[in-house]
Amino acid sequence: MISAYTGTQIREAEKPLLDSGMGAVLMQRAAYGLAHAVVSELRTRGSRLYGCSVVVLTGKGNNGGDGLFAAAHLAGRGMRTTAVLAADSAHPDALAAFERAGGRVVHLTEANAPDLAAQAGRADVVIDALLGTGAQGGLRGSAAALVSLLAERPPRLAVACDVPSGLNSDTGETAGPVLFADLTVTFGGAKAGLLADPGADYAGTVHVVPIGIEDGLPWPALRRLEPSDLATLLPSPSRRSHKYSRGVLGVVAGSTAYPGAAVLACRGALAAGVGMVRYLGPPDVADLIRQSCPEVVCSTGTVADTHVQAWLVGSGMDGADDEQMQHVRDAADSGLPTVADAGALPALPDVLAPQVVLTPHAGELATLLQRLGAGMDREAVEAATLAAARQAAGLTEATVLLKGATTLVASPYQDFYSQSDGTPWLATAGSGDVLAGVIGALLAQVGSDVGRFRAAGIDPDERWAAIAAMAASLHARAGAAASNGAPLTAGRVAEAIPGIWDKVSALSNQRPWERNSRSHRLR
Ligand SMILES: NC(=O)C1=CN([C@@H]2O[C@H](COP(=O)(O)OP(=O)(O)OC[C@H]3O[C@@H](n4cnc5c(N)ncnc54)[C@H](O)[C@@H]3O)[C@@H](O)[C@H]2O)[C@@H](O)CC1
Ligand SMILES: [K+]
Repeated sequence: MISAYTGTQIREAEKPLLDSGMGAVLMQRAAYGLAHAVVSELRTRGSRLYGCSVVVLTGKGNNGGDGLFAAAHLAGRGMRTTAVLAADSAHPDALAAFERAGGRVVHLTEANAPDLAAQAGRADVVIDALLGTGAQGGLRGSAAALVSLLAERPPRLAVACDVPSGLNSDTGETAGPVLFADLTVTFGGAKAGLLADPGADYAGTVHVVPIGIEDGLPWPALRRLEPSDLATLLPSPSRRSHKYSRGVLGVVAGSTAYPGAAVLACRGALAAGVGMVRYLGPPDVADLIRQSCPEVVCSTGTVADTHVQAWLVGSGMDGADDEQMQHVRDAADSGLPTVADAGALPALPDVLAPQVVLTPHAGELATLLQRLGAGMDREAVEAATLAAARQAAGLTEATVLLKGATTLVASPYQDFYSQSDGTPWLATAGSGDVLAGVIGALLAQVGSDVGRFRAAGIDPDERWAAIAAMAASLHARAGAAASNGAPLTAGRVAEAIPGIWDKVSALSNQRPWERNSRSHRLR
């Protein structure tokens, strides 16, 4: 499990060490880690180190200090280093070390910003050390002008020191221009804002450098499941299991206009290990399901007389069928775990329960928030995904899974997961229906297995969010495997799920050090 923290949490964990006079040591560890990460990245790219040009953009705080010390290390390896000082002062010891190492110093002004941006754009590496966790708002003045110009002609390799400057390390929101980083080297623990869009877009690959504060870190602000967590949490049947004990999922989905969504949701559920799928819906959709997934049992009963462990409602529904919409409301009201997708979202009561998992994309979440009186349009949701998911979970008291390049899950208890295991090729019609099926299948299989979550360090009340995150990760990994860099259809995502399941389950037979959770690289 990857844990991420707010800037404030990291600073509080650092405080006892700073109070005991360890500040300079922490900074050295951070700077060494940053320099080492730059060298590794250049080596990975096959670039030469000696003579390589490095521009470090520095602010007046400790973030600038980290950048200058790191650049001093790089100068010591024969790189041509230039520091662009964006403030009227710089960390004095770090600046002195940088100059001793042979670095060149230039002061940024409004007048020379275009020249310096052009120079930085030609450099082999730009290190962004303008602002870190002490930032109040975004870049301003000539620093903002420099970064805006640089964004037009980006350097070959942009490395953010701790966080991309101008990005809120707690939320991932931006204020003003931010330089897109290829690599963010962050200290002491991942920052939550690096794992939530739009911050995740700016951060690129996130590399965590331990600096010795880790034992003092509190409960994380946000978590990310890794394959080793899936290995622990995914169910496997015992010899005595039968189809009913393995979990039965009821599906209320599809419509005459969108029958395929019901098929894809059923395929996702069947691929994700459920014991049985029961379908309730219009006869023409049921006919298509019978043809494409003969494993599904189709019926015409009511929610109350359909015996299931969980419900999936809403995929491919347009609200036109009153009987179907009644099934949706009955399922959400049943007290059983329920994944509510697409057409179900507008039909549900405002206040739900944690075992109801809502699966909006940004537009649907904006509509939901507007209905609940929280004025956020789609653009506002995309600019503040963590805040939007938090607010929706708080208002609805449901678990909210916000779909996107980074999928966020917020529980009504304010626990958060971020999964980013997929490929942009997953943005294809029907992909969300398959995801709903996977969530439904996992709700049916492990929703009542409190012990499984407790053993993995997950509070049983929070298991709905963990299940949604498991499903998001499985679905995304299946998509990435099926795509392998090429176009993808939703049906192939479902087909790839058993292969991913098998792959991650194999990790539970490995010893801890063989699992991939050892890596400090987040992607
Ligand atoms: N505290 C520690 O022990 C450690 C901190 N480290 C580094 O220190 C950083 C935090 O350092 P600081 O607290 O000095 O904070 P920053 O380096 O983020 O900078 C804060 C300074 O910038 C000014 N400032 C804030 N917002 C501004 C804005 N929008 N425009 C222009 N100036 C602005 C502030 O007045 C303050 O002087 C971390 O991100 C990390 O890089 C690391 O060295 C590891 C150890
Ligand atoms: K920075």
